[in-house]
Amino acid sequence: MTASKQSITELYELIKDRQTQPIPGSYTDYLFTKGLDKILKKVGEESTEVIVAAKNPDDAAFILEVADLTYHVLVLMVERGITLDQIEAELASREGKMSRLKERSSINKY
Ligand SMILES: N=c1c2ncn([C@@H]3O[C@H](COP(=O)(O)OP(=O)(O)OP(=O)(O)O)[C@@H](O)[C@H]3O)c2ncn1[C@@H]1O[C@H](COP(=O)(O)O)[C@@H](O)[C@H]1O
Repeated sequence: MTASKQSITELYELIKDRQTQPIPGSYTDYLFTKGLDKILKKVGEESTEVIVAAKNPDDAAFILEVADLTYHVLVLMVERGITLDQIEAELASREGKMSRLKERSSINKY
């Protein structure tokens, strides 16, 4: 049996739906109702939990914390009106830049 998965894009879209069509009692709705400062506080807490879990050999606990942080960062992106496309475009723009930088630094070494 293969484990079911939720893609980052699916989760982002679901979070966006919660913002436009709030479901009372939903945790995501609770975060949007509380606003940016609450979301930032959660991102801070979850980041710390990832750091702590990364120092522990328990992979399951680390995965859980990374998933929590991912969810809260996606909520933050939706709150700020930033799309996954914009992040992907930023990452893509680095691809060329990074390999050019690497090439340059290896040229400078010799
Ligand atoms: N992926 C998540 C997800 N990850 C973490 N969390 C919630 O994040 C909270 C983090 O736990 P904490 O103990 O740190 O926080 P807390 O004490 O519950 O709350 P605070 O008072 O600290 O805000 C928990 O309540 C989790 O349920 C999530 N809540 C929702 N989702 C997904 O978001 C989508 C929309 O779900 P709803 O929010 O239920 O509409 C669905 O796909 C859900 O699976």
